[in-house]
Amino acid sequence: MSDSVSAQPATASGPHWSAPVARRPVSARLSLPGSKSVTNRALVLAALSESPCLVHRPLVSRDTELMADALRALGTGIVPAGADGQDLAVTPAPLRGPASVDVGNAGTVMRFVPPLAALADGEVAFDGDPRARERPVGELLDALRALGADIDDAGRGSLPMTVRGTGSVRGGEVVLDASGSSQFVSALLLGGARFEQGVHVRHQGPPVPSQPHLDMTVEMLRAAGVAVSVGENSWRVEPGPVKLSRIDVEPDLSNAAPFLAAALVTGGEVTVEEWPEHTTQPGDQLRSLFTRMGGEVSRDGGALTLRGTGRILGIEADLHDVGELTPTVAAVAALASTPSRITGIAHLRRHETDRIAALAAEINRLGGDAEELPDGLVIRPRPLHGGVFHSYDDHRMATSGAVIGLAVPGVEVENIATTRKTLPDFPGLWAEALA
Ligand SMILES: O=C(O)C1=C[C@@H](OP(=O)(O)O)[C@@H](O)[C@H](O)C1
Ligand SMILES: C=C(OP(=O)(O)O)C(=O)O
Repeated sequence: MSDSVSAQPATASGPHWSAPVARRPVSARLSLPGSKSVTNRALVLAALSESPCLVHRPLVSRDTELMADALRALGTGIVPAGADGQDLAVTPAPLRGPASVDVGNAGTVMRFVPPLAALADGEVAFDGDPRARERPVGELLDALRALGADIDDAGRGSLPMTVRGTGSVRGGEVVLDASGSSQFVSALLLGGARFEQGVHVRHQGPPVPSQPHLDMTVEMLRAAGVAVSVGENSWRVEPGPVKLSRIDVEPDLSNAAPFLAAALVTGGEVTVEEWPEHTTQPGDQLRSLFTRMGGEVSRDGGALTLRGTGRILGIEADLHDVGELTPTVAAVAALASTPSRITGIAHLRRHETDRIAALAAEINRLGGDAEELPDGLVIRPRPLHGGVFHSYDDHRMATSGAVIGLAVPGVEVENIATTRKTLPDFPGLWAEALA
């Protein structure tokens, strides 16, 4: 059931980070960096576009740097732009190998780039962090093979692997089981307009997780002029040009989670600027999740405020669609006065780490009462004490340790630097929010 290898604490690198305790209710107003998921889709679509494209206010973090480097390796021009140099000017060029791509531990790079490699002329080798070799990708590789790509993974169904691009992909209809990751479907759709016959992806198996991320893929493709039709467990992308000149990246609402949680668990008030009116980001569901956990949410123009009421309530929630939010929801649940039951997240066992096993182990290490379910967690109220909170090289585990540390003196988060996966300076932003 649990993924015992990667559920072991990763070796600590450097001293632990002493999570600051909130001496008073947190009161902060913040602007958050751009969304990882939007930025990495934007870069992929810009690389496939028929004309140059400006990506405005992209996230700059490990996952997006890995994506930019991967696309540069395939021949795409990507350089800083804009008055403050914070934008990215993307100049598409014929995709080509030979190249090698380091996916790090970025699911988006590991899944979204192979279809582009299949469209490239030449060989493209993929590898990444040790954990990347354990994350699922085989179903996607089989689908790409069925669509005409030539991929050598030595029969492993995982990294490392080489895509032998021929400059074109036939495309057409393909059936796969995408219950392990929505990113298999997103990957095929993002590249699909450039396949000769487009692509018709059909899912067969247990439900695909992360529906908002699928909606994000479809919406961004349509904004790029690509014809997409969606049925039940079925997505069709017509062949045709990708037409983009500018993409504005929204703030990362999943990264808003620990900051809003800080208001909730300290009875404070946190405002996030530029919360989009309409968005496909799963983080938008924090509004309802944290209201159910005792907070009060309000909007003032573009800003969203979460106010803690002094009550921290447990929650019964199926987080299948918004799995990314689980580590923060679990951290709040560990501080709540009533029990929580979080389900629908079996696929999180193959995320950056086995998040179900890791959350249970770390909450219990601090004296808490967390129990693993095959597809989730039960967390019951029990006073916590200080100790080391292992992050398992998982950005969202590290930020969860920070949330618990607000209310529990003596929490030491191991490898806080792992938050750079999706946030350039989490410790700095956290200190600012607590100042
Ligand atoms: O497409 C995306 O940008 C993402 C999809 C989700 O992946 P899974 O469906 O594998 O959970 C999510 O967890 C991940 O953080 C980002
Ligand atoms: C699961 C996540 O990332 P990835 O894109 O690597 O799958 C995440 O950010 O929570």
